[in-house]
Amino acid sequence: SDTPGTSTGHRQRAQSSSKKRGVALDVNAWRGQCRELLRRMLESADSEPFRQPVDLFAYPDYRDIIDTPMDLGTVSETLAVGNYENPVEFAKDVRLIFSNSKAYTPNKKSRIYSMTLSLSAFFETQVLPIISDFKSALRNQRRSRQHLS
Ligand SMILES: Cc1ccc(C(=O)N2CCN(C(=O)NCC(F)(F)F)CC2)o1
Repeated sequence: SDTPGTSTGHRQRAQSSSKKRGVALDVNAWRGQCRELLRRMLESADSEPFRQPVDLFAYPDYRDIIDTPMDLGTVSETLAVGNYENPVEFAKDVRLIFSNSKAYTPNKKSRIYSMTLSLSAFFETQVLPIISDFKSALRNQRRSRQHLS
């Protein structure tokens, strides 16, 4: 219970602080976090078939089935040159790698497809907090800018 006589109701929120509920709300933090997530995926053996574009000479029917090829090398490059605006766009391309693999695999027991499953399970656990922290940083930024207008 509050110490009697202390006024807690009107505590001013520091205008410039982007610290809220103990989390630094930095709208740009997602980029470094996604680069680190990619690095961890690339060091996993499960990413080996997905580090560079599909070899169309080894899989001549690949483009009959897959409209938009994607791979982790391409995602890394897109991130590095600043062509993702937010982590949702980044996640969309990474998820395309996994959905392509699922669409192309001749059966769900193929070795390469099983690597997709474990890699995507890891990815989804790691990308979720990156996206939610970004969205709360954006809400906070809009909230603090709103009072300026
Ligand atoms: C048999 C099967 C089922 C599912 C997949 C699949 O997801 N692919 C096709 C092969 N592939 C590469 O050719 N990757 C390029 C390199 F250099 F790693 F080989 C990865 C994507 O393939």
